[in-house]
Amino acid sequence: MSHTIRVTCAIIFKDQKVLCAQRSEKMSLPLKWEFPGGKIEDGESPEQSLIREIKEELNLEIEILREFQSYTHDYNNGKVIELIPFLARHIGGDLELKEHKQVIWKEIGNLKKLDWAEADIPILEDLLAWCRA
Ligand SMILES: Nc1nc2c([nH]c(=O)n2[C@H]2C[C@H](O)[C@@H](COP(=O)(O)OP(=O)(O)OP(=O)(O)O)O2)c(=O)[nH]1
Repeated sequence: MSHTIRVTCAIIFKDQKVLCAQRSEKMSLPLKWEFPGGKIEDGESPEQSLIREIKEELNLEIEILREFQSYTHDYNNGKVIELIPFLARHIGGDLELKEHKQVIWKEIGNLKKLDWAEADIPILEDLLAWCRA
């Protein structure tokens, strides 16, 4: 039986656009789009983990504004991911790509055009519903 891997991700807004990150060819889920973030390490809170990951991966400092609903996804390859999304705001640092192939700022209405990691789909749906509300 596979254990659940807890992963945080950041929905970072700027000028009505959201930061979307494309995984590199070398990563798992190659070329899929995701909200940047990563695995929670032992002893970390989800928020601490996300702040660390965003600094490590993108050189950005963020402020976390709120948590959204988490979803658990089974990739049927032995990996079960609990994805914990947070709304966040860029407060410092210039964007540097350390791991991803590319990042883009995407309008809300165009988010669904990207080829997202499967675990992100319900989070994307919640985000779109929240933006419409
Ligand atoms: N950061 C992030 N990871 C996601 C998202 N959606 C999704 O399925 N994942 C998966 C990809 C990875 O398997 C895992 C996050 O791991 P990670 O980014 O910290 O590390 P990694 O690529 O080295 O992970 P892995 O190769 O061991 O799978 O969660 C997402 O929106 N953001």
